[in-house]
Amino acid sequence: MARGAVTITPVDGPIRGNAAPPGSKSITNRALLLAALAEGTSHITGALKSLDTTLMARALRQMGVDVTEPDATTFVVKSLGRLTAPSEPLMLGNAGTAMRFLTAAVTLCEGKVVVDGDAHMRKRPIGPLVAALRSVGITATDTDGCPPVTVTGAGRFGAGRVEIDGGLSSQYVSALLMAAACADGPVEVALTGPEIGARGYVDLTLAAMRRFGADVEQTGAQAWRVAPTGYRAAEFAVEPDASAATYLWAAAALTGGAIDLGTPASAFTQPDAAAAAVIASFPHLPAEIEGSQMQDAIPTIAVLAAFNENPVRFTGIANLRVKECDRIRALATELNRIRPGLAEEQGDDLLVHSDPTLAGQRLPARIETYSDHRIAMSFALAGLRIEGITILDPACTGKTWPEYWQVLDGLGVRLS
Ligand SMILES: O=C(O)C1=C[C@@H](OP(=O)(O)O)[C@@H](O)[C@H](O)C1
Ligand SMILES: C=C(OP(=O)(O)O)C(=O)O
Repeated sequence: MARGAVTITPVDGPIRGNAAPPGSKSITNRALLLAALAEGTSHITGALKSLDTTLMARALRQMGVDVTEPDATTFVVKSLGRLTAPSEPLMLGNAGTAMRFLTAAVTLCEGKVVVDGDAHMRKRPIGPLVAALRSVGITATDTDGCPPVTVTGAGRFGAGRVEIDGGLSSQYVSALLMAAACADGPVEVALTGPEIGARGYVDLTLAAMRRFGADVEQTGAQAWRVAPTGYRAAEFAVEPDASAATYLWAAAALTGGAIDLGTPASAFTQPDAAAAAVIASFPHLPAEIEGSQMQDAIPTIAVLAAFNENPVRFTGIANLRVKECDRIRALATELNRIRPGLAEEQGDDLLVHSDPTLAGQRLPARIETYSDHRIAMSFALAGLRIEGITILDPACTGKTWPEYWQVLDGLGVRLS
């Protein structure tokens, strides 16, 4: 979308209709990488085509993998089952999955690989993953704990035990697990440090690995053993994106409407599907929402909370400070831009002082997105009930949902 800003006209009744979220970003980027590590031709259908998956596909092409796109939701990946060191750095924008997954996977190249991202990505921590790679004998350096990362691959992932602190990001754990199946012996991936947030993403990784032929078993509450099977090409169907679904669930809840997504909440395997039940309790959201297992849904629920009957405290969300932007700060700042005093940061908690009378008011606010797709998509929801909400930089939704504004338009939401 070329427009520099979009203003949402509040709806005058419940939103009803059909609207499907795009394919899952998390699953598409796992499938792309696993298909690239498999010898043969894989078909990935129902896939997300967005900036994050385009960056992953481009990086794989740079490493000699043939990735084609016969239609708007399919990737065909033809690979010899190995990656060759690219001549140029892999530039991964602000795609956390691509950045973390590839940092571990490029150890399978022979030679030096630079893995880098944009200015936002260069502030997102990757030190624990790089330290884990070093602990198994891989030459790898980061830049003050962040990208760019330089990895000198030896053409294989070392066998043995690798420990990882996934406290800052579960993506480190997923990255190691996926690369580990290409080692020359069994690898044990063991968690150290605190319990990881968003553990459901590790389950998503294990499921995708198994679909591409991996043999991985959980050996304890905090450890997995990955057999050195490599991967087999597969026919892989991606399910719709649960984080994207939260905007549709919330749009329906906030307007008293009903949107048929074509997929029931119970059919999603992604962690953010847990948000469906929380959103369904609106306008009686719980007084405390522990967000560690549905982190990407928190911006959606926080905006919804502004219209709730009672205040909501969000806990367990410290990791939101190291996402595309500091989402705790961004949510508090932008909610307060709509009406001062609406939200506050308390340590790493976010407290939203709800006010059901916000609906129907005119409260002009130009919402800063911090280049974060979820800030843009979630604050658009406020515009369904409040007059005067303008989202700056609406194109940033292209990271995971380029068609977001068209989908709202298709549901009868007026945008100008
Ligand atoms: O593994 C994944 O696909 C993801 C894991 C989560 O990140 P962290 O593991 O960094 O919390 C989530 O926020 C991100 O959007 C996708
Ligand atoms: C945190 C997110 O993305 P990533 O970590 O994959 O950049 C997200 O999509 O909300």
